[in-house]
Amino acid sequence: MLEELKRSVYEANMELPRKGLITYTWGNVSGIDREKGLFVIKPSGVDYDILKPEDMVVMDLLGNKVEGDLNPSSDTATHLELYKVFLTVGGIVHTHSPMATSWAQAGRGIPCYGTTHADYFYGEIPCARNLTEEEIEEGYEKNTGLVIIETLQGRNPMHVPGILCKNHGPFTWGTDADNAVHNAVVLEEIAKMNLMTELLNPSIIPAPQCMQDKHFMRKHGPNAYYGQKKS
Ligand SMILES: O=C(CO)[C@@H](O)[C@H](O)COP(=O)(O)O
Repeated sequence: MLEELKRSVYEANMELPRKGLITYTWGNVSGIDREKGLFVIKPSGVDYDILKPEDMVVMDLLGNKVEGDLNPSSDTATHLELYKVFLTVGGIVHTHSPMATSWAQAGRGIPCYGTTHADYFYGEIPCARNLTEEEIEEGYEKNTGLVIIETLQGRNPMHVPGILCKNHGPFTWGTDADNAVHNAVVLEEIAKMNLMTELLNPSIIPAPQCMQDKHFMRKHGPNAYYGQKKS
């Protein structure tokens, strides 16, 4: 089972350069086996051109390295905080994909302007605030995870499977590592479309709520509202 997870997380990591979401060593993908209480993550600083399945690092939910010769990703503490709270999440991705990272650097959330967005993300894809100096001092990666959780407070993470971290970049998640990468690709496409949409129509407003509801509910069921059930 663990070998299967290492292989699937390795394959998911290799999708990032294939889909143009990262350059060099940027970004990372992890996947969790909740029965074992272990998650697998990309090693830190390893170029995807030379990454191998056996390079994957196995971590426990206390943040200890259980298996692997290399250091885990520098973002491991962020993945860990999210796994501890987002209990339905099976995989997490961080990238520096250019368009989503540009929205993150601009400190803007990504509004829902169309059905492409609404099929995967219910409502705005938020931009999490900057960390304070104290939070950075205390632990940048851990507090990045806590600020992501704070920003999504009250929303089902599987209804908004991604977020932007201001002046940093996007994090996405999903049912497993492969699904998390899928959501990272969709997020980058939406970021690209929205930039063009705002250029073509600077006074654009979000798509009608009834359209957003229809498109999201048709894939995610009738109760996929912001934390409350529609009567
Ligand atoms: O966001 C950052 C650096 O700004 C990191 O995500 C790096 O892009 C990848 O770090 P490793 O996973 O290789 O430690």
